[in-house]
Amino acid sequence: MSALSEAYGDYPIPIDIIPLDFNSVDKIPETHIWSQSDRQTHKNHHKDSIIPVIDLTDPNAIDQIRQACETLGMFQVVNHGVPSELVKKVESETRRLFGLPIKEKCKVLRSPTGATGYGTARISPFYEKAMWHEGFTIMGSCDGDAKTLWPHDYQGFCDTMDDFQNQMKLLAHNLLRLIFQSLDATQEEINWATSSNGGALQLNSYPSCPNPDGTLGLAAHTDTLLLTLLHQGGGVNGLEIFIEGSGWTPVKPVENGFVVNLGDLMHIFSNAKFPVVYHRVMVNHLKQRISFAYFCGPPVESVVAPSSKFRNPCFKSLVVKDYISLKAKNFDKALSLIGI
Ligand SMILES: O=C(O)CCC(=O)C(=O)O
Ligand SMILES: [Fe+2]
Repeated sequence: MSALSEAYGDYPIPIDIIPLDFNSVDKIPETHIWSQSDRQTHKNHHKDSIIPVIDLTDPNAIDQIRQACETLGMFQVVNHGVPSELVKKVESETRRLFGLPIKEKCKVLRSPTGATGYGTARISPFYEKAMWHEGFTIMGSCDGDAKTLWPHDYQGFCDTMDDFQNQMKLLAHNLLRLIFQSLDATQEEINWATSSNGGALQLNSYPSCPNPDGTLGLAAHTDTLLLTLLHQGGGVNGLEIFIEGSGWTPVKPVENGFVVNLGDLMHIFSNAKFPVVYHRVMVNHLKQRISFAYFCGPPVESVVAPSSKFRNPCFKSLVVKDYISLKAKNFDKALSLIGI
């Protein structure tokens, strides 16, 4: 078991982990109906997404990254070096997984004290209503679950997810180096951010929905670790970011692109110079939406604190796994609990 999965597994989720059998319903059940105020939409309807798209082969990429981190905490990257064939394979293996009957998927249900496997979103206990979503979490090897699902045909799934996690780790570490350089971080701090053995890969499915205006795919949340790399499969819209002054704003899928969004630990390390990034997912009437997110952080036993260059830190320092536990118990109040 990876250190990260132990850190997550320490905090059981006190809710039903089994997602709805979305194939069996032709209207949204009461449990999944969200009020209009929960679903408030953006004030300015931007035709084009205002989230910058940064070409990582551009010599000015670091300045564009600094600017995006300071303003939105989110950007998209292209020319990132991750082979597009691999991304396509991850997408088709993800569709194969979520296309299984619910009875099969429940054979690899995440346990109440576990962090990996099939189930509802970890943020579910903090909301009264359920989300139009099913997920599958992988941390390192997924051989056990894949063998349970496909006893004679698991290798393709495992190899694809292993390759992809390796590629995501490389890209995440490259981006962390650039972001930390843009903050004038020390070499020791860069080593800290890029020294963990592995992150978590979250496969998400948002089935097509008979009335997408009545429900939510994933409710508003921030990601916990340093940064998240996200691929929106099949060009299907859905991700939105909350921007002060503009409200909820769509993040349009970019071909062969990854969304990069900063997590709580980056907000802490940057001493709040980089914003907290609230995002959520809307669902689609006709199309199932697939996404996959790779969450990357420092070693869970290490200490996170504002960078040493800040004379007046606005957060207390703490062990990363203690922040994970604080977030698991207090959700969006976690950051204020460590504020100075
Ligand atoms: O599906 C998406 O676009 C976002 C997923 C997400 O925010 C997450 O898994 O934390
Ligand atoms: Fe997220």
